[in-house]
Amino acid sequence: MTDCLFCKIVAKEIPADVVHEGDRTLAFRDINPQAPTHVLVIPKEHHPDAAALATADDGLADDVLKAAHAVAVQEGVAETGYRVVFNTGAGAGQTVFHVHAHVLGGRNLTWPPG
Ligand SMILES: CCNS(=O)(=O)OC[C@H]1O[C@@H](n2cnc3c(N)ncnc32)[C@H](O)[C@@H]1O
Repeated sequence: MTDCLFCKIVAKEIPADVVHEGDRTLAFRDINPQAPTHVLVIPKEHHPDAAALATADDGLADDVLKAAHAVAVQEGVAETGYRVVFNTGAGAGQTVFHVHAHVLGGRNLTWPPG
């Protein structure tokens, strides 16, 4: 997707602080962190949102979730607790329409998220 911000990061046209990479996933720090750990995990392949990812029937959603956990372990928040969030649609606050899992941790996370 040529005008997609996250596709540009995958293509290394835009820099990012990459913390994890798999064959089909990439994880990089959020530029506006909402917690001590705030990492975005994306499939390298463009899918607009979690709904589209769920219908990509080649195990890609599983790869993203596994990468999210690997990031949590790497960040040292797997034991203390972390949150995985897919904001899906503008009404849920999605602003970048290349599906991404927010991995948040490193502080007490309140509920409901608002
Ligand atoms: C409001 C939530 N909207 S969102 O759920 O769509 O999340 C998009 C996230 O991408 C992050 N972001 C935007 N541009 C970049 C970038 N170049 N590198 C890293 N993270 C980015 C935003 O800070 C935001 O948390």
